[in-house]
Amino acid sequence: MTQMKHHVIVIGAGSIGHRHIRCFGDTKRTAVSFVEPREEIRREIESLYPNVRSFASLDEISDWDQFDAAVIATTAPQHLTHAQAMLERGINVLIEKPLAVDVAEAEAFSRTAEAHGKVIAVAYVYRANPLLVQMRDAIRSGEYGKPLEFIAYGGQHFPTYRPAYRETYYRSHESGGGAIQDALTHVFNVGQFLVGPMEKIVVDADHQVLDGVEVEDTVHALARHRDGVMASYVLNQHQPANEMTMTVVCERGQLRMENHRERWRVCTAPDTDWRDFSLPVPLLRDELFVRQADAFLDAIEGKAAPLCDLQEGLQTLRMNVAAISSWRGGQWEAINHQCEK
Ligand SMILES: NC(=O)C1=CN([C@@H]2O[C@H](COP(=O)(O)OP(=O)(O)OC[C@H]3O[C@@H](n4cnc5c(N)ncnc54)[C@H](OP(=O)(O)O)[C@@H]3O)[C@@H](O)[C@H]2O)C=CC1
Ligand SMILES: O=C1CO[C@H](CO)[C@@H](O)[C@@H]1O
Repeated sequence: MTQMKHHVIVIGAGSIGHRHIRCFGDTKRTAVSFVEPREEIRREIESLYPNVRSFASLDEISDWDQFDAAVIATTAPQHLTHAQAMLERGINVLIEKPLAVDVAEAEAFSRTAEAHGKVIAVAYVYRANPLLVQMRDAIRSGEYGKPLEFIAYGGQHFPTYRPAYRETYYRSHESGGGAIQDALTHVFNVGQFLVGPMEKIVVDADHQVLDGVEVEDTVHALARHRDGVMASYVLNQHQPANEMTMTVVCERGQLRMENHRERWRVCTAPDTDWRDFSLPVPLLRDELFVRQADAFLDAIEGKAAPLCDLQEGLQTLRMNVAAISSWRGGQWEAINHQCEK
């Protein structure tokens, strides 16, 4: 194996951990090792990627100095414990979404974590999409005036993409599951990215279709973001079409990201055509995750800020928790936004 500049340890090689192992490897910038308790999974992954080494537990690792990066890909209630353990060993961390399930616990973590002086990023992977970044730059240029509304609508047939969902963390809120914490959280994070932090939210949600679980699979939310931006979020996990459309209506134009069509578009006058922006070559299946990995390594090298830093990830967690609480209580929930981004 050629000597690499970085060595990343992926903690948890389940569905997303496996993907991180492959995608960090694809950057060609880092050696990759992983920790996974299940022996059959360790064997399978090692046979697929011969340069990758596995451990059955953190305790099996004696030489921590070899690692400069860790991906925390265990389930949400374990994220902070594993991230803390890595920071104490001087290792930069990319933590899977959602940051955690409990705001107080995440706030306590945030009070001490940054003092380690390491990169702490949260893996909200939509931010690795160059089209979304282009659309945000267009909004920020001021050409279209102030944002007034954010409207997100989407869904997918979750059982098709995660047939084992009943046996995973998805089945309960406590383990990080349900549509709000698992899927809508990505869209909350994009709303925050495009129009700033959310200030209050009211939610209707229900379990409508998904067999074998009781958590919500359908969510409708109204919200207000900073500067009075009005927002609505609609998502389900049972419709046939896999799509996500996110529109920002500004004073002098309407900008729309269409994830499923790999384009964003803008319309500036009634009865005129949309102007479309897409990439010269469509994104490959793993490309967002490879870009996310590259961005994390860039942040470690001091070349760029993390795509989503700890404070932004914490802010999105506050939205998740406020959304669940609003749905349970049937009232608007205010969101304390200490993060200006
Ligand atoms: N960004 C994205 O697109 C996606 C993000 N995610 C997020 O990633 C996280 C993980 O999800 P997912 O991969 O689906 O979950 P899985 O349950 O598939 O994987 C979690 C893995 O962590 C392992 N694990 C548990 N405890 C430890 C430990 N102490 N040390 C090392 N490994 C451990 C589990 O092993 P065991 O089963 O033996 O407990 C399991 O293999 C969640 O927060 C989820 O929200 C998930 C999917 C997609
Ligand atoms: O983050 C993720 C990507 O979206 C999926 C839902 O559509 C989630 O299950 C997964 O955790």
